[in-house]
Amino acid sequence: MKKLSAWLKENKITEVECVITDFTGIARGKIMPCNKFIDEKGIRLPESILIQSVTGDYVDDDVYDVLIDPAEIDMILKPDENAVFMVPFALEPTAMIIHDCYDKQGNPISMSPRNVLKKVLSLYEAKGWKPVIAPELEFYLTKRNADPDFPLEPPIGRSGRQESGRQSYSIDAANEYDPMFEDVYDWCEQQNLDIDTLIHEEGTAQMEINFRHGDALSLADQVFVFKRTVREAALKHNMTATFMAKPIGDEPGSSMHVHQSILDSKTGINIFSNEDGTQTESFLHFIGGQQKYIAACMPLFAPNVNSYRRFLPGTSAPVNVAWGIDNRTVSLRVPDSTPAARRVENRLAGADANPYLAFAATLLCGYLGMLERVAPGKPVQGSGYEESSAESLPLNLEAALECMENSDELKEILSPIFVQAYVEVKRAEYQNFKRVISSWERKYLQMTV
Ligand SMILES: NC(=O)CC[C@H](N)C(=O)O
Repeated sequence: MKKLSAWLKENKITEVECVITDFTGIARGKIMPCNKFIDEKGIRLPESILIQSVTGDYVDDDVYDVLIDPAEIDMILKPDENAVFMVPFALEPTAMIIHDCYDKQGNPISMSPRNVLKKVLSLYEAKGWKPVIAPELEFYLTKRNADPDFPLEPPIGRSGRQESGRQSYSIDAANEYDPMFEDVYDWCEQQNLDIDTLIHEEGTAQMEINFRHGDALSLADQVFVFKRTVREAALKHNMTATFMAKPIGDEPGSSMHVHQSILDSKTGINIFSNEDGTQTESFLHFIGGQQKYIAACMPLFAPNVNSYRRFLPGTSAPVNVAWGIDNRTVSLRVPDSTPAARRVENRLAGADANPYLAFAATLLCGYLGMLERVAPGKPVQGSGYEESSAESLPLNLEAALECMENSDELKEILSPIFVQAYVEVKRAEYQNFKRVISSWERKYLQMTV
């Protein structure tokens, strides 16, 4: 805390945002004057905010009472001194400090997404392994639109024109939004976010930003901060940025691909490659584990009803657990690389996934594979969409939640209470969704059936 207080004073910070993430990945917490934060003897928040759904609905009362202490006991929040970020878009000098959640006895709260990732990372640490992660995030820029019944539209660019048609990798199309991306780059630099390349993706006004590879916890923090940053930059330029997995029906979805390699903690050598450059057994087992456990983790990669609209053949989004070398039609792609950079790209997660939970899930699958020495079978040649031998995935939220609920491994490692709470919150959201009658139903059924 001493180091942190000195940093806050040095940077003349006047306001502090004390932040945690809930299941959705939303920033929740308290905003306070910097002096109050420095004098604070422990910030508290009710545990129930972790299990709030996107609709703001809570789970049923009887389930709620099992998950949360009926007395609504507070959690104790502790700042992570390695997770302090400037807030460049704030009106006064502001720092956002990511906190961890503990109970009164000092135990990490199992339902906190950041604690879930830390738990998985501690399994790796105990084995002398260190995961290295590189996420890629897709998102759409759209016109501002306050009416949820009105489909999203591409924004007006710098030239005054509205983008139309597919613009994959077009530099000029990306430059249409240059003033906004100038802010994104400046703000990311001020926050020490390690972003790398920007490209225009396939969809109309769909963008992708890649992160440089690094430590999994730090990158989860960075993705969390980045999403907030992009949304703010878009608003400043009179647009909105959305990380929904499928915001526009006839455009491609948005993913969060996760590249993963594992280093020996002592030597820093990639355990996926032998000295002579060939692939190791651990590499194959890592892939095997992903294939075996991905279905149970599906709600952590695809958390919303909308997430499942992305998984369509022919869209570079996966539909099964096939793996392949330099193949974009499978969920587990092994990019062409040097032996030192040998890695597995998990292409399942949507841009809407909570980065802490998606990273925890994919690393857990790989870890279990290496532990159980799961063989992955042969890599796919050609299109993975035609691969009948690759097990398919639960491709709707209900089926995915059932897989998760039935996984003893997830309950054992991530704790039964986390799995139950997550499944119940997502079920509550799904019930809420089912109560809404869509315009499609009105259009095709109202006067016909
Ligand atoms: N370039 C790509 O690989 C596209 C990925 C695709 N947008 C998806 O949702 O998975």
